[in-house]
Amino acid sequence: MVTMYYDKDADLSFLQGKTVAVVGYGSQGHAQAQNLRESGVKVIIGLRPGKSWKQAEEDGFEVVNVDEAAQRADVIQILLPDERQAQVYQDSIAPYLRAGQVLLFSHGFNIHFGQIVPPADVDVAMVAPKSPGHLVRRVYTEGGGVPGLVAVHQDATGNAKNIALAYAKGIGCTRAGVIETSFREETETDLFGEQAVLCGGVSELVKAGFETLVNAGYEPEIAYFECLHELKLIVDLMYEGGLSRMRYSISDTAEYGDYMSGPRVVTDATKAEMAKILKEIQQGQFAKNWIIENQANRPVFNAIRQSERNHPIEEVGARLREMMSWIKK
Ligand SMILES: NC(=O)C1=CN([C@@H]2O[C@H](COP(=O)(O)OP(=O)(O)OC[C@H]3O[C@@H](n4cnc5c(N)ncnc54)[C@H](OP(=O)(O)O)[C@@H]3O)[C@@H](O)[C@H]2O)C=CC1
Ligand SMILES: CC[C@](O)(C(C)=O)C(=O)O
Repeated sequence: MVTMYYDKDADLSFLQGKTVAVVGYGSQGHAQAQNLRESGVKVIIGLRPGKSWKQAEEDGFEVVNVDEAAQRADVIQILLPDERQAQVYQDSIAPYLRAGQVLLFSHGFNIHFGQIVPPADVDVAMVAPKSPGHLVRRVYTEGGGVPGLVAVHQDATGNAKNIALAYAKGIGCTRAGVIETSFREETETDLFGEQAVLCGGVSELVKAGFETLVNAGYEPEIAYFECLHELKLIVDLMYEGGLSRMRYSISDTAEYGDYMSGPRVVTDATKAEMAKILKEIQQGQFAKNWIIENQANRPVFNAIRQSERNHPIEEVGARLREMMSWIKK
């Protein structure tokens, strides 16, 4: 049984009088920085000149280059793309690290796969929201929070866990529940989840359903509503009350079809493939491929990204969503 941490178990005073540098102001950076600020934490943003810099300034933050952020901060939260972290760390963070500083991550990739090796006299911990960044912010502003994981890789000060929990409270995660884990467990489960289920698995399922209907002569607009748009509404019910809540709301006809046909879609072969994907993650094969792909300037990633953007479901969806003024574009 895991131990869960909630608001009452985390003490924001561990961040009092400290400066937190949020390095990166993208999906997670903007959300974590804004939530922390509203929780009363002093935040500066570390960036290179560019789009995010302008945005962070417009949002009222003091923005400095990463070298300065690393020198001024007590706590450095690295929210750069995983594939860039090692280089920026080496050039602009490592040279300034001093004993007692805290290095934080929201994903364990670089520590677990040995791309970043911090000195022994700094704390190294993780606060990983289990949510896309934009929802980290949205749910917090609605008074809620997204769940999170904390982990301590190095505890030089004896306070690494308290600081990680305080940070998790500052961004709203202890409202929903925080679990203590290891960098290894977070890295492997996160990579598996996004590949096999949340991003890879779901995207392929949605496209396969859409293509099956369209290839059989049905209207693409109907296929879009059926296989993509309604997915959000179905998942909302799962989010609120699990599979049972979803099955309570759908018709008994749908529920019977769910039991009969679902296992024909996700078969033993699919589960065997999932196990293979997990093994490749555990053995570092996926990490190696991703690192090499970036060193080669992403030829495979760019080609697939382009063809995915041109999938017919994207064109139909863009047109249909135009009429739905309540959906944030
Ligand atoms: N996306 C998500 O929801 C989740 C992400 N994570 C983790 O959070 C971390 C951040 O990911 P994410 O928020 O997706 O990242 P994004 O790609 O959304 O944002 C990256 C930010 O880093 C900046 N940046 C990129 N390169 C540099 C550089 N060389 N020097 C300075 N700044 C730079 C970008 O600024 P610019 O505008 O200049 O390019 C941008 O502000 C990763 O470890 C990821 O695994 C964890 C959970 C969920
Ligand atoms: C599901 C993708 C994710 O792991 C996330 C939003 O949690 C990510 O790394 O972006």
